[in-house]
Amino acid sequence: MSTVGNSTNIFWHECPVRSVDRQKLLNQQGCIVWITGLSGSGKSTLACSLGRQLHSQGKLSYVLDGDNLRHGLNKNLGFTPEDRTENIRRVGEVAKLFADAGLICIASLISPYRKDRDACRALLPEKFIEVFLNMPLELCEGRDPKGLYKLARAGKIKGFTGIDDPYEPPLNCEIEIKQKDGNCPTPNEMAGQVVSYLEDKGYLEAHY
Ligand SMILES: Nc1ncnc2c1ncn2[C@@H]1O[C@H](COP(=O)(O)OS(=O)(=O)O)[C@@H](OP(=O)(O)O)[C@H]1O
Ligand SMILES: Nc1ncnc2c1ncn2[C@@H]1O[C@H](COP(=O)(O)OP(=O)(O)O)[C@@H](O)[C@H]1O
Repeated sequence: MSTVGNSTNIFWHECPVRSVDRQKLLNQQGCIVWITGLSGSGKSTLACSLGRQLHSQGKLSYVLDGDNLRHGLNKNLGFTPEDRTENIRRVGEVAKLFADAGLICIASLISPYRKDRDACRALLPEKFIEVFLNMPLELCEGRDPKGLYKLARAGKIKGFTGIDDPYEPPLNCEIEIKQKDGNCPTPNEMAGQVVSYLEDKGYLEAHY
């Protein structure tokens, strides 16, 4: 019996089917692929392309996209630092559950603050793969598919990441994706970089 946060007198209940059993069933290792980067850097594009490549290899993944989750689970949150922290905390916990279910969980959120990403890593340190989409602000702003940078520059959106709210780049990420000779890799190339990492580290097979 224990107290966790505001919950008192609670018990942990073990289930007979364990994570390792599910991983054998799926022939893969559950893990979290955490994609971080500026708005417009290509997080959702990479997440979808990665999901597609894994699917075509018979691997089960699920995408947790920041924008999408703000339509449901996180719809009571805004973009204050406190709300962003709570947003990332919740998604980290959900991602941990998906990984425990045996899935390759692909989380794509700006997740601008290092301490929040590190807190998610601490939830599953051996199975957390941080992918930094390191695209320059000028590229992201030039893309501006939703017109949000334009609104932020005009002062119509306050606290926009990269404009008047900070983005703290990772210091020790597992994968960094950046431009080569001034060109951004294609979505397939970006996803391929992540798939190669997952293959090399043995995530795409069961461990007996
Ligand atoms: N103030 C501000 N700053 C940054 N982004 C903003 C803001 N307001 C709205 N949006 C839109 O919200 C999307 C980011 O949501 P996230 O949940 O990924 O953000 S965060 O991780 O909590 O910082 C982000 O989506 P992406 O462009 O896909 O990153 C924006 O469309
Ligand atoms: N590798 C890429 N090469 C060219 N265009 C891209 C690439 N990745 C994303 N884009 C384009 O950039 C824009 C922003 O991508 P998106 O995935 O929505 O970014 P984010 O989720 O980080 O906001 C979209 O119009 C998308 O088609």
